[in-house]
Amino acid sequence: MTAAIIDGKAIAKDIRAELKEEIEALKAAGTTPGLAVVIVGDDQASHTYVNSKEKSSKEIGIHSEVHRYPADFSEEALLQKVDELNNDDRIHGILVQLPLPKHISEDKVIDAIAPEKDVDGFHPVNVGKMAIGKDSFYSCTPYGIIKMLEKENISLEGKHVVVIGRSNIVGKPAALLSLMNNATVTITHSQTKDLPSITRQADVIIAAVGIANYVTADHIKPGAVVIDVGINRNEDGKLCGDVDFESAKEKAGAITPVPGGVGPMTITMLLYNTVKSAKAFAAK
Ligand SMILES: NC(=O)C1=CN([C@@H]2O[C@H](COP(=O)(O)OP(=O)(O)OC[C@H]3O[C@@H](n4cnc5c(N)ncnc54)[C@H](OP(=O)(O)O)[C@@H]3O)[C@@H](O)[C@H]2O)C=CC1
Ligand SMILES: Nc1nc(=O)c2c([nH]1)NC[C@@H]1CN(c3ccc(C(=O)N[C@@H](CCC(=O)O)C(=O)O)cc3)C=[N+]21
Repeated sequence: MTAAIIDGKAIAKDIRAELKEEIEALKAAGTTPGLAVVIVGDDQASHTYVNSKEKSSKEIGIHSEVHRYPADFSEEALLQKVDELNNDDRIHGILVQLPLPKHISEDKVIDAIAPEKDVDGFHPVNVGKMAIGKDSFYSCTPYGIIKMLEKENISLEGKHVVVIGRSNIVGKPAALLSLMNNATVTITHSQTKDLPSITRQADVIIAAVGIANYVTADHIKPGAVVIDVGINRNEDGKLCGDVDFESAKEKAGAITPVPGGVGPMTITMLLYNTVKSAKAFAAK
């Protein structure tokens, strides 16, 4: 069996077209959605993502500003910038690109973002609301996965979802959103014993490990859906996911590629959350 390839890039494009229309309506009613991205330091990959976020925002009519600071920017100055953006009426979404330089506390910075502008969904208030099943800003990568499955008519109801990874930005929220969608959820991580025996029970595997080619055909039940969150570089410097795509696609029922799978959905959900925030502000 050869898996259906889930085209995240195409799904993302469809959602952005829908968003563009919503933005035009919002603008006509006097509100231009605004997104501020803050990046500290010179990590090349982070700059690439941020540029991509800026480009995608502008394409659909979101007011986008990027605040770039050197690696020695102080925590105090960053907190002050966040405060300024919290009080800026043109800005409906604030994203501080992670990771931050070691001398800055990520927790402190995330806590400083006004929850109603936390379009990344990282603030404890938004994470807490998600955990108790309330509407909030959901973390963009897992939310993108849920939207992608919805668009592909893959229901999670009653399915066994096995998440590999338990980070606050991917693994944990992916598990919570799957649960919210009535899946039976197992979370696995670096201390899990005999992990392949668990993933082989999965109807849906969500791999967020950060190790190239970690998930092989041996981890997969025939016909299972495999969602590859990983963004890694292989020995040749080529972008690749956490899943050994070539072997996995012969066993899975459906699979996401890297690039062109989860990544474009992440950026799209950031735009989606920004529009959602602008609508909420406009309604006030
Ligand atoms: N496509 C996208 O939009 C995005 C992609 N990413 C990518 O997704 C991947 C994961 O990111 P992130 O969650 O931030 O990474 P983290 O490093 O924060 O988390 C990795 C998780 O994988 C677990 N893990 C590590 N080694 C193993 C192992 N040998 N077996 C089982 N579990 C293991 C860790 O377990 P433990 O907790 O025990 O240490 C941890 O929970 C990365 O490649 C990242 O680049 C991230 C964000 C967005
Ligand atoms: N505050 C914060 N929020 C984030 O959402 C956040 C972050 N920090 N730090 C880093 C991770 C990583 N991340 C990605 C987003 C898009 C792609 C993406 O679009 N990838 C393309 C390929 C891009 C390329 O060619 O390099 C794809 O998979 O097709 C990847 C990774 C968001 N993150």
